[in-house]
Amino acid sequence: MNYDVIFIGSGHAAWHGAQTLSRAGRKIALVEENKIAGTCTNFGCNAKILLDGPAEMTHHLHHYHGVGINDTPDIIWPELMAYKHEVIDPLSKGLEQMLSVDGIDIIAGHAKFRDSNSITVNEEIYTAETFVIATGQQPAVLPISGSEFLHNSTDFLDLPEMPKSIAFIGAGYIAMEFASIAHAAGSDVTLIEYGDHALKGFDMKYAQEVVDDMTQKGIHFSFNHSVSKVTRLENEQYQVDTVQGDKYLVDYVMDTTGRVPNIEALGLDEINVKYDHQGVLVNDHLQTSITNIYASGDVISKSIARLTPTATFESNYIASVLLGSKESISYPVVPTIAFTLPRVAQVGVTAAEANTDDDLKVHEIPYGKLMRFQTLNDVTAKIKIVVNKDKQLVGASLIGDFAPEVINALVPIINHKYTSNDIKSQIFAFPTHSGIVLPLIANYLA
Ligand SMILES: Cc1cc2nc3c(=O)[nH]c(=O)nc-3n(C[C@H](O)[C@H](O)[C@H](O)COP(=O)(O)OP(=O)(O)OC[C@H]3O[C@@H](n4cnc5c(N)ncnc54)[C@H](O)[C@@H]3O)c2cc1C
Ligand SMILES: NC(=O)c1ccc[n+]([C@@H]2O[C@H](COP(=O)([O-])OP(=O)(O)OC[C@H]3O[C@@H](n4cnc5c(N)ncnc54)[C@H](O)[C@@H]3O)[C@@H](O)[C@H]2O)c1
Repeated sequence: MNYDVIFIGSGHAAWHGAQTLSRAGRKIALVEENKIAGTCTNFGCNAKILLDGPAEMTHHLHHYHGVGINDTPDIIWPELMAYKHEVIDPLSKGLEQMLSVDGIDIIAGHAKFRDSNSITVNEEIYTAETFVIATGQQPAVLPISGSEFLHNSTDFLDLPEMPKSIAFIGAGYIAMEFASIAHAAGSDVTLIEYGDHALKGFDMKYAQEVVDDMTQKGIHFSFNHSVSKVTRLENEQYQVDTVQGDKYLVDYVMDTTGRVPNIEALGLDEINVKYDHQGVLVNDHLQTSITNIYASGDVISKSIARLTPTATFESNYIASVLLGSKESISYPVVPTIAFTLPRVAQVGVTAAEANTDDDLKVHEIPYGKLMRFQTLNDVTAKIKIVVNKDKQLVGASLIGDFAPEVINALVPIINHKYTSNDIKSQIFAFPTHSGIVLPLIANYLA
């Protein structure tokens, strides 16, 4: 065998576990057909949050319009994009160097299974005792006339100029986050969603408040509409038609209708690795139908959120199994955030789920309004908590500019079943959002 373990892919689902295994003396390789470090680093979270920075700042400034600040500065997109390249572009090389210091081999190219112990990459054969499929997802493409004119998240994160007008098809994570950025950077933005609300999976009332806030800023929404075709006009604009008969004229069209697993052209059928349309099927040890082949990260068919921290968790879990652990995978609660303006966040049981269970109670704390002097005038800031019959925190939904920081403070309270006294016996920094919220939550716990 060439290797003990070969990871196919080099994103978070691969490199964390690869590093642990290599440091434990195993002979490891990663195969990557695109940029080392995968989606989050190169074409996802990192680039997105960098480009969001000035948009977030202008959103904060809005809270002070008429109370000390009158104007909002313009975002100079080409300058911001140059800064993005300066910060994000070297990250891939940096990880490559870190992995090579750890003794991990990087094989550039597309991997395809030959049999359960070997793959081909650029016609070379590599063998290993164990494989980890960590190939992630790619943007879905709407099968409509004019699909060749549609752009995806990777294109947006590389835009040299901000288009004057953009239509986003969908109103999920990517559409809502990118629409917030594009609008702040001066684009006239429309979202066309075939469902009746945005941000599925988040608290519906809070998602609606984000839509209301975005609408008030001048972003247009069209719910219950599905796009039927996109046509390029002579003036180089695009016409977006919906089945319902509406027409939109824009300079740029984004397909933000979801992502699909990278399972094609991997040779899975030939070696009998089972999968469905959501990804590779695994057992509670993340083993596929072929026992020496594991799967990790976004490519798994799973109900748990497809996020960077879950990919990292799965990668670390597989490393622990390959180093001898017999434990099944057991996920802690997974917090998730939509980096819209304002932000929304969710962890554990939702208020909607709680409303159908007599043993669960929902309490809402509008802390932004109550503590306006401490919350940087963010009056949207609110939290709904879900408490079980033993008065333990089991879930929370948040809206507000600092929701991403507050939600992380709730994770150990849920996972470790903190009591009221566990919280009240601690001293938190003041004035801060989490410093306000945690003692208020303690009032509802046992
Ligand atoms: C625009 C955007 C914003 C996001 N924002 C967030 C966020 O804020 N927070 C968050 O937690 N998550 C976010 N995500 C999700 C996050 O990026 C993913 O959950 C995470 O990257 C999954 O990691 P992974 O290693 O499973 O897959 P990936 O990072 O996609 O890595 C898979 C790698 O496998 C390679 N590959 C595929 N097939 C082959 C093959 N046959 N041979 C060789 N190589 C192959 C691919 O080129 C890719 O580099 C975002 C995603 C997008 C698209
Ligand atoms: N902040 C984060 O953590 C973050 C950010 C971006 C992406 N992600 C990850 O990437 C994944 C993909 O994000 P996404 O926004 O592409 O998908 P999504 O599933 O969140 O949203 C897709 C939206 O498009 C709509 N849609 C689908 N087909 C349509 C059609 N034909 N016409 C109109 N609307 C249509 C859906 O109803 C849905 O609202 C997420 O599920 C998440 O795992 C995470």
